[in-house]
Amino acid sequence: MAPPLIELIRATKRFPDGSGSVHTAVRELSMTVEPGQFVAVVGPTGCGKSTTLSLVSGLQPVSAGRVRVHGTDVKSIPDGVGYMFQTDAVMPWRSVLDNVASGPRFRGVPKAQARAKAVDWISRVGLAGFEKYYPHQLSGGMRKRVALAQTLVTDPKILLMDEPFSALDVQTRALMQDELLRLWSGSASAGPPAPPGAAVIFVTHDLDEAIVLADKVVVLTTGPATVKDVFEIPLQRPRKVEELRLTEEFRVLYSNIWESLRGEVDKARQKGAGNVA
Ligand SMILES: Nc1ncnc2c1ncn2[C@@H]1O[C@H](COP(=O)(O)OP(=O)(O)OP(=O)(O)O)[C@@H](O)[C@H]1O
Repeated sequence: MAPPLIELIRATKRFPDGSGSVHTAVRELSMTVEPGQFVAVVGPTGCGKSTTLSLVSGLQPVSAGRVRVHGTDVKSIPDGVGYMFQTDAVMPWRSVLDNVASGPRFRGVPKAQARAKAVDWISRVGLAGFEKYYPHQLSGGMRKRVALAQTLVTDPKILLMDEPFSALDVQTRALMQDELLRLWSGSASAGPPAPPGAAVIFVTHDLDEAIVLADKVVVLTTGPATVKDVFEIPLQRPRKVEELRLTEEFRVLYSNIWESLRGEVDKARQKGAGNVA
């Protein structure tokens, strides 16, 4: 049987804490992601979610255990990985077109071809006509669309997303969740259909967001992070996030997963680590 696309096997990450001892951020965390699977990771504030992503992206080496991508131990940034973070990597001095074309250009794609790909993706994210605009001329939601195009234009096989929509207002956020699902499933209306199925790890504080997007929700413990529970999300696709939130199926899933998460959130609060939305 083929190995999972992404596999963390008792992965542990320790950091020097500045006073000569070590801080364990992630402890013996095991999880898998299959090709094309959308996995959401939730857990209390500061528990180690971003650190877990950084182990998969190769930005941080594991201290113990293993992280494998495509069946190979991660030693540097694996091929075919796209990122999207809370603060987007949109360059303010570049137009929308140049921002989106920069990824392919960086990877050596000739200028005309990179621009053609960028134009296609700008259209897919609903920004046709805004190619010459600069980021400061766009709304927060539009800039997020640019960031999405910037990430997807490189055809990633793995998408690592760290609270990408958390800075948006509630309505724009719901729109972007729908947009992400539409693009991820390859059902964008403009251009030829994208091949469906980048594997996604989506870190969020927001359980509601995790359920509407994911095939599987992984609940992490309060730090050091390890897997507390894994919930399959058997909701049909395609999904319309606003409609889904009103269904009984959603409500039952929410209540079951919250039951698991709540204990960890309470522990984090007792430690004074803040709260979870
Ligand atoms: N490079 C680093 N050096 C030292 N400690 C770090 C480093 N990166 C993270 N940590 C610590 O590891 C723990 C987990 O941090 P991490 O950012 O992974 O949590 P998180 O769950 O993503 O947080 P949040 O919910 O606030 O986004 C924290 O205590 C943090 O201070």
